[in-house]
Amino acid sequence: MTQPPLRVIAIENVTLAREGQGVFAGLDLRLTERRVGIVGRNGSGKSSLIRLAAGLIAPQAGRVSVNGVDVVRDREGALATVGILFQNPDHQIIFPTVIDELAFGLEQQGRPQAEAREIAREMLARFGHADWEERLCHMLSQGQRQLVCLMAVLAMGPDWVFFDEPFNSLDIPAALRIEARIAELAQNVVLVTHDPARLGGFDRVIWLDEGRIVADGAPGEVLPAYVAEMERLARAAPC
Ligand SMILES: Nc1ncnc2c1ncn2[C@@H]1O[C@H](COP(=O)(O)OP(=O)(O)OP(=O)(O)O)[C@@H](O)[C@H]1O
Repeated sequence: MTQPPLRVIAIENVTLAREGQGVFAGLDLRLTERRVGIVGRNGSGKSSLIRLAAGLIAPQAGRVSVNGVDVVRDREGALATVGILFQNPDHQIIFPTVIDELAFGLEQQGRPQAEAREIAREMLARFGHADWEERLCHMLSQGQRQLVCLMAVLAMGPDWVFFDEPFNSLDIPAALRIEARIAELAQNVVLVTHDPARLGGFDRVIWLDEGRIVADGAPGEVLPAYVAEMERLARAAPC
């Protein structure tokens, strides 16, 4: 019996600088868990880490691969392996209508337009939003636009989906809905968040600070230490 291919993000001895500022120096990380959370203060490198793993930024040194795909050099392979949702769906959505937005990534993958639109329609139906096809993205709520981005990413069939603070600017029902959508995904998930409560059921949590891994383990070990440190910092420097 053939084994399914192993899902693994391999970050090997990576050095990254952005605009001349060092972010990572010799970072090594191997992720195989279904649910991985990333926490850390502003500027600690959380977004940079998932952008690296999505192949959107290239390290100055070292190697990044996902399921064996060199995501920086093999962009076609990366699109079929990794999907990323940015903090703000408006930085992701390009097209006026929902159907065009969903079909775009599929066309980028080389599918003919008619086939791309058919898959996009199937994705909308799967999410119970067949009626969104001709809806204008800018007329949807923030939570609905985020769902459009998620459907667009899932349509491309990635094994991994990365979320960068997906709960920002969402009201409580919208945040709970997107959390439930994330929970039911068959894909492996890497979730960047400032809210430790979202990561309780995760398999692994990584705490970053200034580009270094401060703690890496089960949520029950990492999160209490992280929260305690954030509270200590708040007491040490009141505003
Ligand atoms: N587009 C960019 N161009 C240049 N430097 C950047 C860019 N984005 C982030 N950086 C720098 O990279 C470093 C890490 O930032 P990053 O956004 O990865 O951190 P973060 O932990 O996601 O922060 P936040 O919680 O504020 O989103 C910071 O020094 C930041 O100034």
